[in-house]
Amino acid sequence: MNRSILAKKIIETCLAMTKLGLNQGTAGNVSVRYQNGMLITPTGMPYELMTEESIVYVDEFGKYEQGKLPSSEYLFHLAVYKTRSDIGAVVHNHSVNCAALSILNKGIPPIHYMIAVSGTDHIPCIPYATFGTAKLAEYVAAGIKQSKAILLAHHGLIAAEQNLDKALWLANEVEVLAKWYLMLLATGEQIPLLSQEEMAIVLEKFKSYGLRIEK
Ligand SMILES: C[C@H](O)[C@@H](O)[C@@H](O)C(=O)COP(=O)(O)O
Ligand SMILES: [Zn+2]
Repeated sequence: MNRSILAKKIIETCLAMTKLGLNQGTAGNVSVRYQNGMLITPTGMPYELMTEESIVYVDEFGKYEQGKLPSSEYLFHLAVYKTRSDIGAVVHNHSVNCAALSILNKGIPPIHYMIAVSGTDHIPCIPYATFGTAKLAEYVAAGIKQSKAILLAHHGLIAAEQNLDKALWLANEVEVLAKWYLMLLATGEQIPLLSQEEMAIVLEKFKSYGLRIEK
């Protein structure tokens, strides 16, 4: 896909994220793998004001176009692409339920088989580090190795997938899972979990589930 189409698709994804209630204000950022680096949203700009020209190209070394400022989180986006060759798009947000769980420093255990959307049997919560730092990118790289969705302590969510549509879908699914988990925690009851064996069955089934439409 050419740059113009991808840039438009990034903005569409940002706006869809807001429409789905997954974000507030200028929080969050979105990127897509492009050439040897990525195209990414600019820093601190409301999604409604973004145009194709606002989207920034950052190369594999973190060097970006003159006159543009990429998301403050470009280091962790880059870290995801470097860590996983199967990933083509990254969505980050501060969705309410994911952020709430991340404040409790809790990942999401296998409360429901849909946890398998992450490609594993739980969604980890990585340690806290200041936004925009190399330390945070380091934690993200370690987390994303295990799971396509990770919570960032005291911060929010990262969802990484083959393309933007899938990454947005994953972010939405994880927000629902986070909501369920918070509701369950609030009951104070012991939460029954699916076994590793049951999760392994679903993970295998997910490999061939649904239409395989590549965009
Ligand atoms: C302070 C920032 O909002 C930070 O939380 C970052 O992670 C974020 O979500 C949005 O930052 P950018 O606008 O720089 O992408
Ligand atoms: Zn953030």
